[in-house]
Amino acid sequence: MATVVSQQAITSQRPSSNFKASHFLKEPLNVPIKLRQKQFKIQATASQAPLLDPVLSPSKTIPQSYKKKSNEASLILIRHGESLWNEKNLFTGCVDVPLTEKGVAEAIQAGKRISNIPVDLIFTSSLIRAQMTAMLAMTQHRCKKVPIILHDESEKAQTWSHVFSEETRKQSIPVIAAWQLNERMYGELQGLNKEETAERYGTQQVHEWRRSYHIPPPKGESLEMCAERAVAYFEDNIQPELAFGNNVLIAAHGNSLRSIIMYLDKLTSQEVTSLELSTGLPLLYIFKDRKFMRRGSPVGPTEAGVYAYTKRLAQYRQKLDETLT
Ligand SMILES: O=C(O)[C@@H](CO)OP(=O)(O)O
Repeated sequence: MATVVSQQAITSQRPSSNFKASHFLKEPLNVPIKLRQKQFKIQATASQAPLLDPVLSPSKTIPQSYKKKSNEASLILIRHGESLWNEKNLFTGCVDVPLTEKGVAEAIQAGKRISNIPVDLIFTSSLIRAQMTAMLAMTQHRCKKVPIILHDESEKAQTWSHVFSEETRKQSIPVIAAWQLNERMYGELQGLNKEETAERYGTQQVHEWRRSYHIPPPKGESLEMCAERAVAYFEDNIQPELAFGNNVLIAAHGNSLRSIIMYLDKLTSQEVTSLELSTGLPLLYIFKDRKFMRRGSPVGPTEAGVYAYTKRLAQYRQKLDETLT
């Protein structure tokens, strides 16, 4: 029989988040995970995760009694599949454009490539192209868990989307959508054709707007400004989960991911200018001993190399093979 977990049972374990829309505006960083805590955290032993205080680092916030799930975690980054504006070669930025059919296929292909790699938690931007990519990719995952977007737009949305079965919750993967992972805001370039813009302002100028670290496009964000919110979000909300041993998938955008990769790989502002990410390409990192180790892009679900990276990945895959065959 399904376990019914009452709202009271959940809130009795932690102070009420007193969620209000205005809190979202004031404290956008911590609301989504507070919500996840409310919806998904039942007890410290639940398989989904002990959830950390979202704003502070784990060392400051995890009570001593919490045992880490693992001292290693995988991190997968995926740039969204091709969007309708990528296809038209338009500057997109924060305009919320869906995937093309090719983008859908890329997301599914990315899902196949990561189908044997563990995912406990998904972060996406608030834009549909990243969310479609994450969801489509997860249709291919061999764990067959259901990704569920957590809604924090109102207290009602939070309460009304509550899951009352612990078993069902175990078969779910929380998806947290965060605007901080959105594409860099492209200012007055949004909606303009990239080629025509280069003809009008010059190739060099447009290249600087698109790839330099410090120079913002007109009324838009530079990569540096994008990094300020995307990397801060990563450090405050995602890294603590990895430190705890949760495996994370991030589906986001060319520039928000470039800024995160710059942080993970310790690239200089010069080096990042030549970093290009293809649509729908998954990249794997292992987080261990507080370090990120880049492990490239899994080529296919059966590629031996990926599973040789760590014992934990190999064991996870073996478990899937045993359970599913
Ligand atoms: O238009 C955009 O939002 C981005 C990503 O597609 O373009 P660029 O390659 O210039 O960063």
